[in-house]
Amino acid sequence: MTTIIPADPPLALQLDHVARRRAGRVAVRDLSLSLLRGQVLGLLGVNGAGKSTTLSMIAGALRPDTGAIKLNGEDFLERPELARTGIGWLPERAPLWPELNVIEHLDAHARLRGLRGAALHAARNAIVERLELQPLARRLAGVLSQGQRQRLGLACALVHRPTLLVLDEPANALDPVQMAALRSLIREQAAAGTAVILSTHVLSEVTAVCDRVAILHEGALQHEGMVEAGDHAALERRFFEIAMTPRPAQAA
Ligand SMILES: Nc1ncnc2c1ncn2[C@@H]1O[C@H](COP(=O)(O)OP(=O)(O)OP(=O)(O)O)[C@@H](O)[C@H]1O
Repeated sequence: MTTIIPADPPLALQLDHVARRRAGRVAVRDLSLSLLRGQVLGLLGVNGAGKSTTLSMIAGALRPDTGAIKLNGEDFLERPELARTGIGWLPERAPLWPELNVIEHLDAHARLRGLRGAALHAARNAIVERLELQPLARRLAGVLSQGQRQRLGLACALVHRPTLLVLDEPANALDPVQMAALRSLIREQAAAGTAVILSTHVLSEVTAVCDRVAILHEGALQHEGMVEAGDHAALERRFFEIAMTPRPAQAA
């Protein structure tokens, strides 16, 4: 009898020795990381640790100086359209056009990611319903509250059903009710096979929604591992150990 061993979920994201300088200084150095479909990875680090730079590179918005990034096994630095169709990105401040309304934003994002006609309308209506944006549908982005802008940014990142969702401090500006809704949305995306990477300053956010955690410090990966349920104290200890340890100056 042949025993069928279930395969691991496929690799969604792979970073190999990625580095990037900004304004003449090293922002991210020699970073290697991988993420499976359906996993949620939390990226921690103090201000300036390199989280946003890393996420911008993963989202295809910033090119690494060296190293490779693969999405679903394909090098997207050579094929930028893969990032456009396969990745959803919510930057730290959702980039919105103040003079476009909520529906116009979603339609523009869906078109940019290759959706057209009935498929576009179905995808847009589904995300409007999921994120309860109906009451805001015709509201201009310029008059939305911070939390509403964040929710629209999230909808724009999800409208095309990406295989990788990249969220830069997504809990900023959300009230506790919206934060709980965001957690369940992230878990729901992961259960459907989407890989999610999110940066945060809130350690409890990591223990609440992430399977894995990576801690960056001064641009370098200092810790990477699974998140143990209820192990908030251990993560906090590890975070402070890293954050409070001065690193020897490295070649800039
Ligand atoms: N647009 C930019 N131009 C020049 N340098 C930048 C730019 N953005 C970031 N940097 C520098 O790159 C380094 C990493 O910054 P990054 O924003 O990636 O860190 P971060 O961990 O996301 O910080 P925060 O938690 O404050 O958002 C810092 O030294 C920062 O000053």
